[in-house]
Amino acid sequence: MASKAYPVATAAAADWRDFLALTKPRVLTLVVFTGLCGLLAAPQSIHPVLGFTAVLCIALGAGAAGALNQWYEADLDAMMARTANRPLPAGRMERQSALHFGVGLGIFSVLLMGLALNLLAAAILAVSILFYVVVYTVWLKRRTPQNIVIGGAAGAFPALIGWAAATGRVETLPVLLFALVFLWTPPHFWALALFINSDYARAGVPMLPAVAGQRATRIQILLYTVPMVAAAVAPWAMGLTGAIYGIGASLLSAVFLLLAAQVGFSRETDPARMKAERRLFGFSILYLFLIFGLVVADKVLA
Ligand code: HEM
Ligand SMILES: CC(C)=CCC/C(C)=C/CC/C(C)=C/COP(=O)(O)OP(=O)(O)O
Repeated sequence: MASKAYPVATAAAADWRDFLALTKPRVLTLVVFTGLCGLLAAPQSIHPVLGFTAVLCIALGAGAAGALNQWYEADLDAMMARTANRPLPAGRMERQSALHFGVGLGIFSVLLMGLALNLLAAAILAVSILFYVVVYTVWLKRRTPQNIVIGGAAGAFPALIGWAAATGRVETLPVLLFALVFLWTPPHFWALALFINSDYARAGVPMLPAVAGQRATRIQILLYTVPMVAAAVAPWAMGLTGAIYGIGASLLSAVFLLLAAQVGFSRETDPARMKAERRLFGFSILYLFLIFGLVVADKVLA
């Protein structure tokens, strides 16, 4: 279990902003968006109230996972400038509160999904929360640079959950969307890790740049981008989506590949190296928003 090498919460009670911060709200926007798009892309439409409930459950479940992640690794967060001001390492909240909040929210989200939508969606939601907390945070993050490759699967589940909430089934298109987010995660994160490498290294987290070096990381980024692009165009190639998605996804993927190649082939001494890494990280987020938006646009407009 994480040690307590950070200020323990004092008299000042945490307020709602601290509980919100525990859910990692900015990352949550994309997690929830992919879940919403999975739901809207499904062939069966459901009542808007049920649809809203499903997306709410994904948001609450992912927020719970974020809270439990912060409960477990407050010691790590205290060592990194980017995370030191989170409620636990900053001493604004007691660990117990974060634990109770995370467990309560997680159980509530899965129960509500099971009762209001269906058991399949609830089961996948439960698996993704456990995957992020147990497989990624507790087991892999501090042990192997493959942490985000395997553990990152947690963030790929929401599209499947959205689809399953609407249909009660798992089908080829959401599985391809799962594969897309799964393969997108390494380039997304390693691009960032390249320019904040020292932060993770200081905290002793074995992220790929610190373990295998910058050059190997750049090559890995490129190696994951190629199958990611294949997963992005596969729905079109397999006739599961139309030309709106196909053309849009191909163009966006070409840009992603170009930016990944810039990173992949840049040299340590290249002064534009960091700029390329930042650009790839920023674009990775826009890319996923747009690709998922296209899946829905394709269904609505075609
Ligand atoms: C294990 C896999 C992942 C790791 C280690 C990771 C790590 C990070 C880190 C460290 C940041 C920097 C900013 C911050 O702390 O908020 C970030 C930003 C972000 N990530 Fe990821 N990420 C992963 C997977 C994902 C997934 C699956 C999604 C959504 C589908 C996602 C969406 C985002 C978004 C939207 C941002 C920008 C947040 C902002 O504007 O501050 N990430 N990610
Ligand atoms: C539906 C459901 C339960 C989804 C949960 C998946 C989820 C929250 C994915 C986002 C992944 C993420 C924020 C990784 C941050 O890694 P980190 O924790 O190593 O980042 P840090 O260094 O900022 O703490």
